[in-house]
Amino acid sequence: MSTTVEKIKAIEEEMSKTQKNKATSFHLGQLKAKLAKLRKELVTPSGGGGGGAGIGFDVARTGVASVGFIGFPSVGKSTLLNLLTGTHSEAAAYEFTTLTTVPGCVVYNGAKIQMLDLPGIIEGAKDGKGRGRQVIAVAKQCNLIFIVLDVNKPLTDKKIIEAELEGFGIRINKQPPNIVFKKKEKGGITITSTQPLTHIDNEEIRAVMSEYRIVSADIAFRCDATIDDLIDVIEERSRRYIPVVYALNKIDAITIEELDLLYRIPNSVPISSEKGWNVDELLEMMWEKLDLKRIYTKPKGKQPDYTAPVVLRMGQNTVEDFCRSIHKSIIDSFKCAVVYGRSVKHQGQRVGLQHVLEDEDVVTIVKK
Ligand SMILES: Nc1nc2c(ncn2[C@@H]2O[C@H](COP(=O)(O)OP(=O)(O)OP(=O)(O)O)[C@@H](O)[C@H]2O)c(=O)[nH]1
Ligand SMILES: [K+]
Ligand SMILES: [Mg+2]
Repeated sequence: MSTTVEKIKAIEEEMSKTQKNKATSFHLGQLKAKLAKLRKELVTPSGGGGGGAGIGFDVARTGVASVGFIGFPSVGKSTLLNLLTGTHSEAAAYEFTTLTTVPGCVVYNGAKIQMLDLPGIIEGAKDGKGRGRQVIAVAKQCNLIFIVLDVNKPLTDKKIIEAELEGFGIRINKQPPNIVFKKKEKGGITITSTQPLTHIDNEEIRAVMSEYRIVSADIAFRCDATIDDLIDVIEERSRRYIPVVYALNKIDAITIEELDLLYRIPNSVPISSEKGWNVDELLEMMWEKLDLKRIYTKPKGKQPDYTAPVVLRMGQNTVEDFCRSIHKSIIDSFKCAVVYGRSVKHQGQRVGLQHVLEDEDVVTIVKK
């Protein structure tokens, strides 16, 4: 019997040999769905272990957000952790110096952010090479990933790392596809779309549905989706949408002309971990991608305290979240909140618990 990895290889080969046209689209759709299922099996084996973080990989999470470092061996991940956090993670000129997760912490804009230095990964990591799966599993739980690249190495390394993360269900710098998918008891498959679908046809959709043994469902496309987008929505629970910043390291070893070219890569920051060059820009981009909100509390009749913001996590940005992060008992005596800043039309506006706050808002809680 062939292994999951062998089965994946066989399907990938078959797909590369199959031209996409009307006659083959059902078959191709089926292959894509099969591939997605095999990949899931690979990263979450039924026997336990393998997919999850193993001993030495899982660390206690602290801070309001976490950033995982992913890259090939010796690109300078540990040197970067040491520079940013002042932690000591062994850095050396030989590959696989780091063998476990090494946590560090930076305080930026008043927010405590955990940084996780990870072992280097190699091509094929997602298919079980080295300890790549454990490493990527840690990154999958992070709020942001730094893909660290050595600028002296071929830029194709970027694509390889991206493919490793993608194969593990991580979607980079991407929003979930705008497709509403609802399984039903009966009634067959209903497909609607708000715009023409230029990448998929009904045959492919039918193939994917039959592969997942879904007989009845409503599928509403609100974007020009691909078949992979549809599979991502069906496999929703095993997908994570994570922002990525490319840390292009070791720029001390290249020319100004080469550096100019690097600046054209989206979501990237050229740095030198060894010389400490351009770290500010890296942290700025980190902050932007983490989308954290600093909220200043203003006790009634006093000036706001600008030294100690309450930092709200990504997606937790209502007045209620703010109250809970101070103390859960506040909710019981909450009457309203008076807000100054970008989230309100009128400064000093009174709002309720469901009001969504913006970065740097000033809030006074009024009690009953
Ligand atoms: N020139 C230059 N060398 C660097 C830079 N950053 C790291 N290095 C060197 O690159 C080598 C590897 O650095 P590490 O920090 O151990 O790399 P790593 O990615 O953590 O490596 P593994 O843990 O083995 O995966 C060391 O010899 C570092 O001194 C840099 O910005 N410029
Ligand atoms: K190393
Ligand atoms: Mg290291």
